[in-house]
Order: sequence, then C-alpha cells, then structure tokens
Amino acid sequence: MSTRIAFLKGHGTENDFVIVPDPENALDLSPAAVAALCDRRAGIGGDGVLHVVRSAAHPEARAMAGEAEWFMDYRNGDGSIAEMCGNGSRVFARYLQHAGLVSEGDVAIATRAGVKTVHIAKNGDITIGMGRARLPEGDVTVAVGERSWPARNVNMGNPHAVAFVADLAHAGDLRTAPPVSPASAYPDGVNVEFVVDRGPRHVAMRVHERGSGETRSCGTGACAVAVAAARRDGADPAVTGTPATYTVDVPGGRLVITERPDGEIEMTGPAVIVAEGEIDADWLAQTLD
Ligand SMILES: N[C@@H](CCC[C@H](N)C(=O)O)C(=O)O
Repeated sequence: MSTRIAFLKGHGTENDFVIVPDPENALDLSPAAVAALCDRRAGIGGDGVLHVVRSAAHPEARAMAGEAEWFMDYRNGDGSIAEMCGNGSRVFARYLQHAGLVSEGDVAIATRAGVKTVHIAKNGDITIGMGRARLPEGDVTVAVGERSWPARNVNMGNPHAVAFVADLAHAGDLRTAPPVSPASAYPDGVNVEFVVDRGPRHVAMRVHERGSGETRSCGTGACAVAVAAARRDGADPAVTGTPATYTVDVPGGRLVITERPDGEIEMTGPAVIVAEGEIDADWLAQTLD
C-alpha cells in the first residue's frame, strides 16, 4: 500500500487552497508537486497551497520561530512562491484552530512578509493585521485589448497594480495576465486589480493573480485596492488622522479593510475548512516524472 499524505481543502471568500500539514518540513513540495495538487481536473484543485510547517523547521522562517510557532509556506497554483497571501493567512489560522493547535484569540503566524497577528473570533470571521502598504513612486499603466488605465503601484508584501475602471467587464476574460507597464516597475511580476465604485467607501474588484490567474478573491489585492481608493478619495488616514474603512466586494464574497493613521491595515473576512483527505504519494510522485 502506498504512503498517504494528509491534506485539507479550505477557502476564504472562495480563494481556495490545498492545505498540507507538514510540521517538520519532511515533504519535498516541489513546484511541480504544487502545480499537480492545484490542478482542478487532474489534482485536488486550488488557487494555491498552504504548506503548514513549524517555523523552527523551515530555513526561511527559523528566525521568526521565537515569535510565531507556525510558518505559512504559501505557494501559487503554478508552483511559484509568493511573499504573502491575505486570504491564505486567514484559512491558515482556521486550519490551526481546526487541528487544535491554537485556540480563539490572537495567533502569530510567520510569513515571508514577516510575522502577522491573526485574531480568531469566537464564531465567524477572522481578522489579520496585514502591516503597512508601500506605495512605490512612478506611473504605471494596465492594459486590456484596446483599453488602458493609469494604475496605482501598491506593495502589500507582494506587488499589486490597482486600476479604477468604468465597468468590471472591461477587464475581459482575464485568461492571460494583463500587460502592465513599465515592466521595470515589477521585476518579480504583479497581481492586477480592476476596481469599480459601489457606493461611499464601497468598491468591487476583479483580480488576475501572479501565478494563479483570475481568482475569486485576493486578500492582499483587496488591501491594495482599499489603500489606492483612500488616496484617490482624499481619505489617506495619515493625512486625515482618522481610520479609513472600505468594503471590498470580490466575486467570491466580501472583505472589510481598515487602514489606521499609523498605516497599519486590518482585513476581516471568512475562512472555511471544507474537506479533509489523503493524497496518494505514488500519484504525486508520478506527476513529477
Ligand atoms: N490570493 C492571495 C495572494 C497570493 C499571492 C499572489 N498570487 C502573488 O503571487 O503575489 C491573497 O489572498 O492575498
């Protein structure tokens, strides 16, 4: 009988993940293995993988082990590595709670973008402290077909280009990554958000994610959108001295983002574990041949 590898499936506003608990970092989770797991026809299916590892057991997280016991080793659906995943961190915290590894309240999680504090409420949503946005200088343009828009470069640990558009349909089918120029603004690739207004401090977005394609939600993207919208609306908390809260509708649900005058950003939304199972290790090994 072949070896089995435990997995779970979870999502946050329908940004879905294959969760692979591997406390001692014993699995060789190569890019090809991640892509095979995320394949929606031949694999389990997901926008990415949440590899759950003890910080002390992972070379990229060892230095954070004193602050956060668990490291979110996040991978995009194509197997590439990303610095941060906002929805993933809520689902990661939900998994830790589900597995009895943490209780409700505040939990520190190590990520490639540093240690994040996640608050698990008694019932319902999870809030994560996302840290501060960086807004690199320089004009950026996003194009789809004949249309193009000026965009805001926002870094939430990972890179985003936020374009305000008249109609979300103008983003097209998003089967391929929309060109962003100049390419030099994003040497490591970029996540692209298209945004429309829904009401006061209420927007809706679609996203094309680096390494995953169009997804039903992107947490870091929603934060980037809230930051860009606040600058556009003259509601920059650092200038007004008051927090700015935006409701961001995504195709898979709703996220609420607050930026405080000190620049700290909090994101609140759901996180759900939907299934548990076992991966056939022989199948996974064959996918790599
Ligand atoms: N869906 C995520 C972002 C995942 C990483 C992104 N695709 C990248 O490469 O930066 C989120 O919820 O933030």
